[in-house]
Amino acid sequence: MTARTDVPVPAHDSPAVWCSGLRKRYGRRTAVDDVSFAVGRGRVVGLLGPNGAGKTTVIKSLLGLVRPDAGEVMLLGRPATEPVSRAAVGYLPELFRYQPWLTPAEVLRLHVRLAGARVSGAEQRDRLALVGLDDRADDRVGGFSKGMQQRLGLAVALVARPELVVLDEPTSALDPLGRADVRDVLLGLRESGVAVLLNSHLIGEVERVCDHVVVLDHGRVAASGSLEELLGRRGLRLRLGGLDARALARLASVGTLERQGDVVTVTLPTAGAEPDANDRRVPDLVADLVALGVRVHSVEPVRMSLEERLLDILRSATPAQEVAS
Ligand SMILES: Nc1ncnc2c1ncn2[C@@H]1O[C@H](COP(=O)(O)OP(=O)(O)OP(=O)(O)O)[C@@H](O)[C@H]1O
Repeated sequence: MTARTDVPVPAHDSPAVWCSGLRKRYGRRTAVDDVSFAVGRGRVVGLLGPNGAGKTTVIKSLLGLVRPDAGEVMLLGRPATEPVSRAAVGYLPELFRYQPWLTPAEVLRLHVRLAGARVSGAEQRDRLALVGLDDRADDRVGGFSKGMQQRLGLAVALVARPELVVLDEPTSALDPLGRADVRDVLLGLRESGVAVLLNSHLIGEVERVCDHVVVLDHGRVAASGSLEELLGRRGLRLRLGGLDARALARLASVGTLERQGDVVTVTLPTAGAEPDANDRRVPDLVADLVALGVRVHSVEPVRMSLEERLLDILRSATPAQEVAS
């Protein structure tokens, strides 16, 4: 998490999103409870969590579409309460509908005007091409499929050259090719320094593009951190020859063992928050095995998937835990 300081930070150096202590209740139901996180410039951050966890409410609170009961939000270095803070934010809502009588070209033109931005017609066409709609630029939106509407929504979010893009379920209606296109778009944004906050149930997609993940559960941050921090290196799979009791004991000294013939899987005791470079466990283990006369045919890391980790986090009964810095 990014700590707030009293030293003024130039707007372009400050995180794209910074929120602290966000809370929102609807009647007696607490939708968001003490949520804090940051999205750095040029970072892609995934917001994950089960249905009703509060993801959309957090996004709407960040963008001023929902008034939080408590908490502070800074967007691109300015308090989110100042409308100007949203001028450089592109947003794709979870549910949206464009005027069915407009064409995509007209929708983009309208949003460029609403954003008060100067974006040439050629650049607007480029945005349509980026989302694969250039050949439908002059058709009526009313005749578009769900996936085509979603592509248009993405083009709208990107058209005014945002510094921060907030995408709420951007690929729910897309085919696999469309999802791959969006992935490329997100990676391109990251490369050009644009920050992205992505809410998606497609965990594989989040795992491929996100640098950092925030997991919400019952309105609270259940875990957050980089993929390395959250997934770590869970274990090792080794193919070994000449195993004896001493070698097995050495293997067991680093974690719990599972053996199938000459393949041994070692589950390491922690999720491996430490970076690989500082972790001497594997080279030391291999050197010791060799010294014990074991023939080491292969050593490969076994990392849990984000999906497995998410299920672990959500099933564990422990209250909110923080993994992120
Ligand atoms: N306008 C509203 N009025 C009353 N309750 C609401 C409203 N919006 C959201 N909620 C409640 O707040 C909680 C969080 O909803 P939210 O839409 O933020 O969840 P989510 O994580 O985005 O869910 P999903 O993955 O299903 O989209 C839910 O219990 C929901 O019923």
